[in-house]
Amino acid sequence: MTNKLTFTRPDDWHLHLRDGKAMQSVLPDTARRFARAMIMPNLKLPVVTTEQAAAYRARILSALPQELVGQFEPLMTLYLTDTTTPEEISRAKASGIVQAVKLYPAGATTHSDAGVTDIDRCKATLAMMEKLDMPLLVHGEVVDPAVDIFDREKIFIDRVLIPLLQRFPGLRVVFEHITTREAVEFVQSISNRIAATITAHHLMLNRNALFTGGLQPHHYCLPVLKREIHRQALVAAATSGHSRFFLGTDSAPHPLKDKESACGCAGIYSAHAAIEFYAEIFEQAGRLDRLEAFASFYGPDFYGLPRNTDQISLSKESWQIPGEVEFGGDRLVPLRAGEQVCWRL
Ligand SMILES: NC(=O)N[C@@H](CC(=O)O)C(=O)O
Ligand SMILES: [Zn+2]
Ligand SMILES: [Zn+2]
Repeated sequence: MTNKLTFTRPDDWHLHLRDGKAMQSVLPDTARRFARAMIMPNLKLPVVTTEQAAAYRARILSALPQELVGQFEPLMTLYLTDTTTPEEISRAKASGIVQAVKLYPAGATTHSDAGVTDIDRCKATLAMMEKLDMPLLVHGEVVDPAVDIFDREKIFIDRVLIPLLQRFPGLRVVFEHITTREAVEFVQSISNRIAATITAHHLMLNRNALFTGGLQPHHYCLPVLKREIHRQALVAAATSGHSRFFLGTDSAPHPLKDKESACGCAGIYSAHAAIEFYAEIFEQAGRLDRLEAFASFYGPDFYGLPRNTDQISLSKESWQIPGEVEFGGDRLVPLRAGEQVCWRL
């Protein structure tokens, strides 16, 4: 049995840090574990320009606690809207700090109101991204209210993703937080230009977790948890050694009061034990030997960034996750609150 794991420091390729005091509360959890994170742009006022991305990046860096200064690099993204211009993409590319552009279909998820209403409106901008090799990150769900919520990812592949890839054959795409067998198979079926991130919660939980013992708002996220067959397909993909599946937590903190509400919002906080959760998943699959590549190699390889050179260590030692943590003056309930996790940083 393995009691200690030492491997190349990982990166988180999908992260929500929020802003202000809330960001200050959650940032150390990520920065202690990961060298870099792809920072999602869905702030209340979305990050739509390079200038805003640069300012947000500076706020993140100045929120780092003293002992983590110089240890963590935020990788910035722009929020694609119907009116994002090709010139903005050129500026983003030239800045060197913006790594990707994020597509939120309008209304698909938390803070997506400013998202794209019709992808056809973004043609010129997507063409510029293709030309400059600026990757497109997608929240891959259709918003058509006639489509069952459990099918929104699968339908997105046919209605949006396939036509998009055909129209822009050079555009590189990351299918974010995939949740279905269909998404796994789709990524496997396409060449090197498409990759996918997989969250810890979609690897650990199926949709029963939304209802065990009563309604569980802290297990509600988008895309919503799916059936067990899909969870198994995700575990198989993550632990397969396939280089186009890599780690992205989609850690998405919300105040307790917004989750435990008559209209609870979507998002699961997992940054407090992110790499520990992934270690558990890979261990249970008998594939701890493949954790490092999934967590630390395949992401930078896809983005054309250098792999990290320092290491982290986890030991086989159970610890209890707190029931709640401080969050910008509010409280937040982390994933697996009050229960044990068997690896410790
Ligand atoms: N995943 C979620 O359920 N929520 C995310 C948005 C997103 O990643 O879709 C959030 O920002 O809260
Ligand atoms: Zn999303
Ligand atoms: Zn997200």
